[in-house]
Amino acid sequence: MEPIPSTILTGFLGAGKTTLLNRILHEEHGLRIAVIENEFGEENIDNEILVRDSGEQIVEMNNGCICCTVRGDLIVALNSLAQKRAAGEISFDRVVIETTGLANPGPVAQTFFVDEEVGASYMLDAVVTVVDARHAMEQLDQHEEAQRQVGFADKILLSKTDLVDAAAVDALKARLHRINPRAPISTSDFGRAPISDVLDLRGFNLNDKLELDPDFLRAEDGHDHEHVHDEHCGHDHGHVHDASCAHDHHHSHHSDDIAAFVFRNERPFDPERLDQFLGSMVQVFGPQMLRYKGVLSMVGAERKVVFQGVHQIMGSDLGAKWGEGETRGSKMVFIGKNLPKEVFIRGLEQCLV
Ligand SMILES: Nc1nc2c(ncn2[C@@H]2O[C@H](COP(=O)(O)OP(=O)(O)OP(=O)(O)O)[C@@H](O)[C@H]2O)c(=O)[nH]1
Repeated sequence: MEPIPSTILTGFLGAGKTTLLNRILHEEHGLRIAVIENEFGEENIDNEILVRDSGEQIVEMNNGCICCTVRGDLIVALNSLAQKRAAGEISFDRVVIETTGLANPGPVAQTFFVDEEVGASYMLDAVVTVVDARHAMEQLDQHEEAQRQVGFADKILLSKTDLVDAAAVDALKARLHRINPRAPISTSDFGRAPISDVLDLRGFNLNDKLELDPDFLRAEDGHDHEHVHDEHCGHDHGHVHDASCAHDHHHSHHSDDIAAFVFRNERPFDPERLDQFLGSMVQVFGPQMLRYKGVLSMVGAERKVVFQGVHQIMGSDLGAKWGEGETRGSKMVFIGKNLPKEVFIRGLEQCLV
C-alpha cells in the first residue's frame, strides 16, 4: 500500500492553527483528511472547538474528514489509525497532525523516521508553520520554540496580517527568511489559505530541487542585512514612522539563535570523506541541527546526490542525471541552533576532491 502523506501543522500559541484546520475540516475539497490533535495528555480544548460537542475520539465530518484526538503517544495513534484504515473501518487519504503551540516539531517529525511501523504506513509530506504576523517578533525574541518551529518549516503561513501594516509584514518576512531561507512564505487570512499551500507540498521528499532565494545567497556572500535596515530606517527616532521603524531597528539587531547558512562549491565531493565528516558532525551537533538539505556533486558520478536530514537522522538518494552543459556543483543549506558555520564550511571544503 502507498504510504499515507502526512503534514505536521505547527506554530506558536494562538498563531491560528485551529482556525486553519477548522476551515479545512469544513470545506468541500474532496479530500479525506484525518486530523490528529497532538495534545500529549493535556485537556483538549481544540478538539472541542473543531468538532464541537462530541465525546467520540474519532469523529467523521460531513465533508469526509476525520478528526481524532490523541491524548498520549502519537506513534500509537498513527499505528492504530493505519490499522483501522487497512481493516476498512475508516477511510482517509492523508493525515494532518496539529501540534500544541509550545511543541518542538522535531520529535514529531522524527516519529516518521524512527518508528518502523509508522515509517511503513506514512510518509512525511511537510512541516507547515503558522506564524502570527501580529505577535511573531516578540515570540521569536522570547521563545526558542517559536524559532524552532520556523526553522523546521517547509512552508510558512502568515496569519493575522490584517492586524499589521505592510512594513511590519515585510520586516517579519525578512526575519523569517533569515531564520529559514528554504521555506516559501504565504498568507492565511483567518485560515483562508489555498489547500495546495498546506497539503501535498512534498517538502520532505528527496528531490533535487533545492529552492533558495538568490537574494539570500547574495546576502550570504557578504551583504549585511542589518545595514540595509539601518539606512532604510534612518536614525530619526522623532519621525512619524517611529513606531514601526524603532521596531524594525530593534529587531534587525537581534540575532536569532536559530539561523541558516549555505555551502556552495563547484568542485565534486569525495563520498567517503563527506560521509565521515557529516557522520561526525551529526554526532556532535545533531541536537542543534534542525533541518538540512542539499544537492551534491560526487566525484565521477553521473547523477546528482540528494541528501537531507533532521537532527541525527540523515538520508540520501540518487537524483537526476547532470544535464549536458549544466554546471556541476553542490549546494547545501543547514538550519540550526548556534551551529558553528565556519567549522561546517571548512570541514566540507576538506571533503572536496
Ligand atoms: N485578526 C485575525 N485573527 C485571527 C486570524 N487567524 C486566527 N485568528 C484568531 O486568533 C485566535 C487564535 O487562533 P487559533 O486558531 O485558536 O490559534 P491556535 O494556533 O490553534 O492556538 P493554540 O492551539 O492555542 O496554540 C483566534 O481568536 C482566531 O480567531 C487572522 O488571520 N486574523
